[in-house]
Amino acid sequence: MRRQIVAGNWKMNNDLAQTQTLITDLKQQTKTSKAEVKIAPAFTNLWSAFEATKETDIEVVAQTMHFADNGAFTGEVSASMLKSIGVKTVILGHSERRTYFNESDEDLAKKVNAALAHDMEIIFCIGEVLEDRAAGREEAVVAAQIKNALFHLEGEAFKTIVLAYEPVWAIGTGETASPEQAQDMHAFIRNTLASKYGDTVANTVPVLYGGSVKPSNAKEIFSKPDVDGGLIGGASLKAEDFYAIVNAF
Ligand SMILES: O=C[C@H](O)COP(=O)(O)O
Repeated sequence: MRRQIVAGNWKMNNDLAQTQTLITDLKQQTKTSKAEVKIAPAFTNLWSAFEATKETDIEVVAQTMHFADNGAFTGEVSASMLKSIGVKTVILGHSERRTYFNESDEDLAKKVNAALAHDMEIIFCIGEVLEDRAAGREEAVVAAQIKNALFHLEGEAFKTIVLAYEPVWAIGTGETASPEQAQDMHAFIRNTLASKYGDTVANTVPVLYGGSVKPSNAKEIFSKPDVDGGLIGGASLKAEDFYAIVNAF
């Protein structure tokens, strides 16, 4: 059985006090599923979040990082800096990073390499915009994102890579891909991996769904055979809602 993962991407929300309050609330929730739980606070709150979750099964992850180890990259944070405070997982390729910060497939391939060089796990995001889906090219777009940023890797690398399919038109919009649309794309993602790395890799890599997942729709989405969990934005900012999703398996 594949790993089940529910990761909360807090994006640019929660200052230090709010981070501490939310973690206190999260610690009061009860987990009834086997899903791994991860939260991604802002950089400024990673250390505090890491300390506050030490005795729990909540893993603190980063929302992005730079591909260089150090140097003249004002405003950036490197894999070694994240590792130095205990962060072992990073989200890469989120559509907001691609759109607002111009992260290209080429940049992402370098970030993937840097994360792997530091033995970090990666939650790698892919997904099409509305125009792509309207034009029927969503599979081509997603396949290209995977190939351009990941297909230079050896199959072994996929032991520490999780994919997150996030149709951009469903992020923060309240609109969700139907469970069938999610399943179809997740199956396509596995086929894409299988074409290069074979069935073992394709069937082992967890593929999460992201895009307006809520307590009310999580169960149906997670019931699909190729959906291994979720990358949750808005609903991860309330402890009860987040754990309702965690427990939707
Ligand atoms: O990283 C999370 C996704 O962008 C989903 O965000 P959302 O749940 O607010 O739609």
